[in-house]
Amino acid sequence: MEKICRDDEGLFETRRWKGGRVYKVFAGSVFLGILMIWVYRLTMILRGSSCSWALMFGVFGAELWFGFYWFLTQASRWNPVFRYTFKDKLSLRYEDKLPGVDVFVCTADPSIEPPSMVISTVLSVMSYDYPTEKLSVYLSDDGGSQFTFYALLEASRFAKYWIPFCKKFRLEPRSPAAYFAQAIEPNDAAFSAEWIAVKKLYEEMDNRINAAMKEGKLPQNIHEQHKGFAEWETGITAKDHQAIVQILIDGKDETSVDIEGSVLPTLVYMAREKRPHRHHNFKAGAMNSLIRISSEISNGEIILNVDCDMYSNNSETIRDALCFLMDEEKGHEYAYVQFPQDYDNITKNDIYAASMKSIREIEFHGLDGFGGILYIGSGCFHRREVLSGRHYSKHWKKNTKIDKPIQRVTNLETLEAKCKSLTTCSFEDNTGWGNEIGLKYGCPVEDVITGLSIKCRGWKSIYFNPPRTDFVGLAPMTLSQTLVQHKRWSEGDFQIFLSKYNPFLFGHGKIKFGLQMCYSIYCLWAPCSLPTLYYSTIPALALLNSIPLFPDMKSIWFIPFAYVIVTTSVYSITEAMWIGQSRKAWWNEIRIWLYKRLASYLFAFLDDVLKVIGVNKTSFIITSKILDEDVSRRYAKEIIDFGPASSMLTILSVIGILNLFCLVGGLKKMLVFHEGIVSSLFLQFVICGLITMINLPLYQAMFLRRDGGRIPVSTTVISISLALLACLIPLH
Ligand SMILES: O=c1ccn([C@@H]2O[C@H](COP(=O)(O)OP(=O)(O)O[C@H]3O[C@H](CO)[C@@H](O)[C@H](O)[C@H]3O)[C@@H](O)[C@H]2O)c(=O)[nH]1
Ligand SMILES: [Mn+2]
Repeated sequence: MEKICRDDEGLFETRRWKGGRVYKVFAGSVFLGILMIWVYRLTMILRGSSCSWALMFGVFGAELWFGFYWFLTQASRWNPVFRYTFKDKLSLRYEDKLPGVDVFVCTADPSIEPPSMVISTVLSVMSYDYPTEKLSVYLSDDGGSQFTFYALLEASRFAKYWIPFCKKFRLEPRSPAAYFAQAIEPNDAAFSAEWIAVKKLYEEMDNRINAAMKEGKLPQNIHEQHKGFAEWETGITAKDHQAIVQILIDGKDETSVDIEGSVLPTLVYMAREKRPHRHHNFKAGAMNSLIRISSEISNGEIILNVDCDMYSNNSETIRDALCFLMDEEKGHEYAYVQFPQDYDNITKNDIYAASMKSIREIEFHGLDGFGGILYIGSGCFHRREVLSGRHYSKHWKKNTKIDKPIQRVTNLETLEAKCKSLTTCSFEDNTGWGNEIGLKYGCPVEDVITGLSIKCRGWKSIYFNPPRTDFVGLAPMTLSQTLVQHKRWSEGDFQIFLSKYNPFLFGHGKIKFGLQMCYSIYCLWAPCSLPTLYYSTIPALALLNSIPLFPDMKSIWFIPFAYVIVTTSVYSITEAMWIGQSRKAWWNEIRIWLYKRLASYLFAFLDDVLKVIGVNKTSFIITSKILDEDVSRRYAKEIIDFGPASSMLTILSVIGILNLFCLVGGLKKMLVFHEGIVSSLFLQFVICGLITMINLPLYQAMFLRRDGGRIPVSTTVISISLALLACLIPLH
């Protein structure tokens, strides 16, 4: 790899991928193939092809889109860069001038985001290898739950043992749940004694929290142990309650120390005010409240945001991030540093393609090469000032000093009262919050749109993907959760495309064209549903009716089709192997690729269109972080969980059955009636055959399986009826 940044003085180094040239030649040849396909379609239309106009225009439209979209995706593979940090230089130069870091953890529902998981994440970020007096951790609880508060109180006590223990023995990872799940008892006698003691403390705490959750009741006398519980005495609910801010550990207080006498990081619980008639703007609303209260309490210059399941897997991450943000020459250009997200719960062959490895290992490096990866919500270090709306200017660096402690009221009660007043429902009325200040409102992907608007204010961002993953969370574990999550993402991304933040229009002149293209890859996920829907129904139906839609195998025009299909498939599997995916995982990814386009993206597209006309509102369906035993067992065995019945599942089933019927019908014509149609319908056999192969688990779930993850009988009946109906439509 080629170095493109000075390395002797800087705190980081950038390298560009050199193999790029070979790739560019290959991409050029594919592009030629696509052009020839388009030419073929045009000549067919001009010559007045044999099949109906509607069919011809349909395939041509789909192919125009696929070609155009393929062209966009090239931007993400054109210019990948890779970053390397020098943390020792950072310590040497800045150890006593390190900035304050405020970590924001968001949770929203204790029934699907268990408090014991949430506090493990909290403890992992409290134990960063970073001066504790400069570290503050804030938990936003949109569930407004006393169980989450109780768990955090437990965590604040356990932290006194956990943090010094982690630091003394240099443990990784520092989420107690993740650590004890994988660690084996050490041999060393001194270590072992302490290890057993801390493990016992952890397990007892975990049991207390889980028992309270299970019984739906807090331990007796707990109310006497902290004044905070008084907030719940009036019988508040998750959707209707006053603002709650409780400082559980005040880092400025010299008496809040761990068992070794070192200062503890500040720890704050916040549940912003919620009222039924007031919109709360989901995670973006929570983040903005956190920005405000933290500015009163610790005012860290750097803000790290993680989801409640995304624990820190590397205690040095803050230092890595600072190598970029504090670099003397380049640092002032960067608004944020985004780390990749990894998942603890991916099965061997990644049955729901949740790891999204090609995005993480390839595309995001490509975006970085064009000056800015997306902000993807979790695992991102921001500058407070930028998040609060600052525009980029070359002179900015010189105007700010690195450490500027805030003057803070010392009386905690007064401070908490002040913070509460900042998190009421009405605080943001007639202000720029949610618009030019803080995270943006009104979009289900608040992260992506906020990152884009920061970029359009002149800032760059960094993608840092070191060998040891920094953040590890939980990926969806059923098909319906996967589809719902992708619906939320593709709906939000396409909404950005339709809004004034359209990367091409809003980004024009502000960000590089390559980056505009890269953003559009994600922003245009939703409309990809339409051509995919066309391609997975019409060629099959035409096959059944013996109508050829593609050139005959013997025709010269067959070559570009074959070339594009074969080479892009070979490339795709090669890339998958290169980034360490198994062949099965690659095949699973293809299935999910298809399912996302036919279900998530299609519904996202429809919802966005309805939103434009004004009949639909933004929603945010939270991904569950727990599974019932039955579902877990299937997940571990990599058996797809299809149920329950839903319109998304119905679409997938109809298309699956339709292709099966058409393939059987087509084969029957060929074999029984000896029609010489193979060569003129060859590509349709291929498409239909592939879709059928992809759907083998779907047929199994319809006709063979008896477990709870099968496809409901009602869905099967409806799909078969609809598929039969479709087969009856005359296409001639
Ligand atoms: O009203 C809400 C809804 C969600 N959340 C939190 O937002 C986070 C993300 O929710 P999750 O259901 O886990 O969604 P994911 O799809 O896994 O999240 C990704 O996509 C989201 C945008 O769609 C971003 O907000 C996330 O940061 C990003 O990790 C979780 O910590 C939730 O507790 C809130 O705080 N308030
Ligand atoms: Mn999540």
